[in-house]
Amino acid sequence: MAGKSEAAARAVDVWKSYGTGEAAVTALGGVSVELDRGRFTAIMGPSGSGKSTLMHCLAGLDTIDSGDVWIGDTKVNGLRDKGLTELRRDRVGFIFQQFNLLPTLTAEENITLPLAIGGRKVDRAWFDLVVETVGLRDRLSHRPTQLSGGQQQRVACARALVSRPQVVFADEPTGNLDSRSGAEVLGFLRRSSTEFDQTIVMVTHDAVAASYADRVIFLADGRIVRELHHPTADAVLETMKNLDGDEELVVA
Ligand SMILES: Nc1ncnc2c1ncn2[C@@H]1O[C@H](COP(=O)(O)OP(=O)(O)OP(=O)(O)O)[C@@H](O)[C@H]1O
Repeated sequence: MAGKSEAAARAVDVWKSYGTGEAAVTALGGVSVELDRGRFTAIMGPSGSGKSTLMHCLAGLDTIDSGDVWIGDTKVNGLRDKGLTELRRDRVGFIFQQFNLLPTLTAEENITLPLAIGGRKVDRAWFDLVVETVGLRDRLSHRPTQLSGGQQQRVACARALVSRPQVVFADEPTGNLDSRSGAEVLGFLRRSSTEFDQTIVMVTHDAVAASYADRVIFLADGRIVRELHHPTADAVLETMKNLDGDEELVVA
């Protein structure tokens, strides 16, 4: 499928440091990567290797020191505040480890919130398909406290997808879930890539979670050092063992 090879997001020789002088830390040391449209990519690597920094820079949540970051044909590092706000609101979706739902809103209101903020209409057919896919049809009027962790994360997945963003960024989406709920969320992310052509980028420490992805990128010391395509959990574990660092892997 031709469209599958186009980049939904791209980093070109991205450098990013925190702090100055002796205390400076190079979080990203010349990272270049293309994230293909419609693909599910996992980012792995030891603690402190730059995974979250890379995701935040790609999503326009953090600035870069040099290089370029693109979402589709928009150069993210060329945007001013207003453009960045619109990009984050309309063109990327986020799924966080802590769900980040608004407690006073129902599941349905949480899901449609990004559209409401952007003044966009809800595409009912798409909303229904997303809700059906995540299995939340009978939970739409519940508030987050009335939902299990797995259900809350499924609300967050639906919220990320409802605006049909160019990229969904997921930061440890299963980090707070038991393995069964985690598998449901991962299965849903997998389906949204395969069936809806949704581009997904997920940071994870979990080799099993990474094995749901089409591709796994491994970072060490702020650089991409390996990658795997169509990975098995065992292959991911084996690769992690041979990277620098002393990360402890979680196998769900
Ligand atoms: N706001 C910040 N201020 C200073 N240093 C930072 C900041 N954010 C990240 N760093 C440093 O940048 C490096 C990369 O951090 P990053 O959070 O991207 O790694 P990570 O691979 O996501 O780690 P983890 O798996 O532990 O979440 C680390 O050395 C970290 O200490």
